Amino acid sequence: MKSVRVVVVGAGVIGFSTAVCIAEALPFCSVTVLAETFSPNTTSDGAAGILFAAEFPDIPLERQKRWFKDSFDHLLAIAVSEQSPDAGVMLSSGWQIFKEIPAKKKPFWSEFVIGFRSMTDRELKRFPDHKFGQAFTTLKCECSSYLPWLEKRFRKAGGKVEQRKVNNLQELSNSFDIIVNCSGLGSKMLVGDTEVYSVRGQVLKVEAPWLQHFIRDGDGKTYIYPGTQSITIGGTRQEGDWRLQVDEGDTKGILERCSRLEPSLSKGKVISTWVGLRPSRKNPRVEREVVQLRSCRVPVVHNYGHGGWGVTLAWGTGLDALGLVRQCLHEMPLQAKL
Ligand SMILES: Cc1cc2nc3c(=O)[nH]c(=O)nc-3n(C[C@H](O)[C@H](O)[C@H](O)COP(=O)(O)OP(=O)(O)OC[C@H]3O[C@@H](n4cnc5c(N)ncnc54)[C@H](O)[C@@H]3O)c2cc1C
Ligand SMILES: O=C([O-])CC(=O)C(=O)O
Repeated sequence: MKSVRVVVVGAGVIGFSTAVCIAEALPFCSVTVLAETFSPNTTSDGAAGILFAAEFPDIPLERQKRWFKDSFDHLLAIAVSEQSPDAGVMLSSGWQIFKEIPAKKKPFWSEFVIGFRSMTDRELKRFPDHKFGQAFTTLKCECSSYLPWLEKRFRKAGGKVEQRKVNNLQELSNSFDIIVNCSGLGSKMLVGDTEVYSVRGQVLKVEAPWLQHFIRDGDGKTYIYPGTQSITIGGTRQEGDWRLQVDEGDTKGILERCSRLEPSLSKGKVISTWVGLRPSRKNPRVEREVVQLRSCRVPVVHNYGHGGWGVTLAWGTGLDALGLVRQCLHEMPLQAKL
């Protein structure tokens, strides 16, 4: 019998990755994913889903490396298997280019992607405004396919799902023994975190099947990512902006900037425009605490605040959250575990 009841709040890429990690590793736990929105209506669904990351200032680099490597290895195994089209995970090669030479020419994740190297002068010639570039093969994980695929895997491991908004953690204290908070921006309200904020991002989907390589400006505001069905081009990074509606000025700016890097985009057909709010924080919160909820003390594991890198870090931080759930189990009274 499954005796420990775990609830994961959130059905984005962080929630479902974490839920799968827990349900598969701890078969004596009953795991429920509870969320207000599910695919295709989460932030994760619209993310370009490319794997690379910026460095967080206060998380030990070794931990960030582990998050990246665990995610990369997990998704690479899917990308080279027959599951690749169902899961929406593929290899993706291209260039990140810089107008000024960056302080660190090799990011912390360069050893985990495939074939990382500096671009040659010959390769850089087509980008006359840029002085430096990196060429590598990484992965692209399209959450509109990956989330349904993960949900299937979760249900296969015995997981349950329920759609509803959680107004406060007290609501969960009678029905669950451990709460795992993967509510992204929702953590502002749910756990009163004043450090979590929105960074608005707008992207366009374009039909341009002749484009095969990604191009990203190192400033993070202009990128072109070929995918399975279309090309995602972007973007914007508007801090503290909570607008979900499309901004026509942003659309124009994205088309102009991306066409400067890839002139043939002017022949592409815009299929759709999408806005998402990155659940941002100075550092993601992957930690546990014990919270007093009415008369009970309930262990809570947090896993949110991944900003623009949630797809990249989901599996790695999901495994860390699993480790934190294990620690909660060790500290629980014996009768709850039987
Ligand atoms: C334009 C854009 C492009 C991006 N591109 C990339 C990329 O290329 N690579 C990359 O790694 N990342 C990218 N990201 C970032 C990525 O999308 C996020 O980091 C990631 O989606 C965060 O996942 P999440 O599960 O934390 O949040 P979400 O996907 O927002 O999921 C949060 C979940 O919590 C639920 N929830 C919240 N509050 C409550 C509540 N009170 N009760 C019940 N449920 C609740 C929601 O309903 C939802 O199910 C991009 C983001 C944007 C906007
Ligand atoms: O920055 C990128 O290249 C894509 C991304 O993660 C984002 O827009 O958040």
